[in-house]
Amino acid sequence: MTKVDFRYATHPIDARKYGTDELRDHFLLNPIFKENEIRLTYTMYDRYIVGGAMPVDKSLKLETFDHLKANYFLERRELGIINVGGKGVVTVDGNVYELSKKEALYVGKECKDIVFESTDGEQALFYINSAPAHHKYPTQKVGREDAEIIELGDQKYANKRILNKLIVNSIVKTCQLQMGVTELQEGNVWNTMPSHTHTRRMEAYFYFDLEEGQTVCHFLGEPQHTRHIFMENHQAVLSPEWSIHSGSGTANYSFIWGMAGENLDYGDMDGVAPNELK
Ligand SMILES: O=C[C@H](O)[C@@H](O)CC(=O)C(=O)O
Ligand SMILES: [Zn+2]
Repeated sequence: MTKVDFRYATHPIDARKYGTDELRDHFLLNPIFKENEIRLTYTMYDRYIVGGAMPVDKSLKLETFDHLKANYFLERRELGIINVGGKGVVTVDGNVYELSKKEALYVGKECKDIVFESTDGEQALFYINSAPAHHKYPTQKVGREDAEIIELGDQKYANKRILNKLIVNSIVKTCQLQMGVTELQEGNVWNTMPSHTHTRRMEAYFYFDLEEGQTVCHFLGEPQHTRHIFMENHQAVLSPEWSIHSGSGTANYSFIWGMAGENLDYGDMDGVAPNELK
């Protein structure tokens, strides 16, 4: 069963007027994981789709839906999957890909049959991002050992973290999609600080491995007009191309970043120094 939600894009001047409820209605996504369901949100930010598949006691097939007006999901799209749960497999046109926690799979345009399954009595949790694609690139798994790792931040600034680039153009050929996992080290809470924007690309964050009872305060908005949304574990939030996307937790945590837009240049960011934020 595939459930689909829809979000329009917001103008930055409009967002300045949003209160708590409007901020959450427009940018915070509905629960990503529901037992035996595929849940997706079709957004008007670069027509990016964000969602999750949680196969419990049956396999789940990725189906096309109204907004796509396509014969099958990947007719004009590409797909990125990162498992944030126990062991699972994704079968793409009969080819089986085993994904352990924090492993990724890129699925290229025109693949027709995509099926998610949990294995070994474990509960897989497949986080999904998808963007329009105009070229067919090969499907490819990116295991933990294939990741491109960058150590960022400093304990002194409580932002020491390990960034794992998974679906990026130095590892996998994609049309638009870029995805990876950033892990905050214990005692460190700030992600993406200093902040940045990238008008060339939208972005979505998905928070996980956050201790029960804790929260991440996610910051968004134009750098000089910021707002915040308190996030729970396993929630995702949209970042328009004009918005910063940073967070500070009451504990450490991990998150998946995913983006699409004008270019595939991960380093193309317009930095904002901490003391320039308002
Ligand atoms: O455009 C890139 C993204 O915002 C993230 O990769 C940033 C991030 O994971 C971090 O600094 O911790
Ligand atoms: Zn970014």
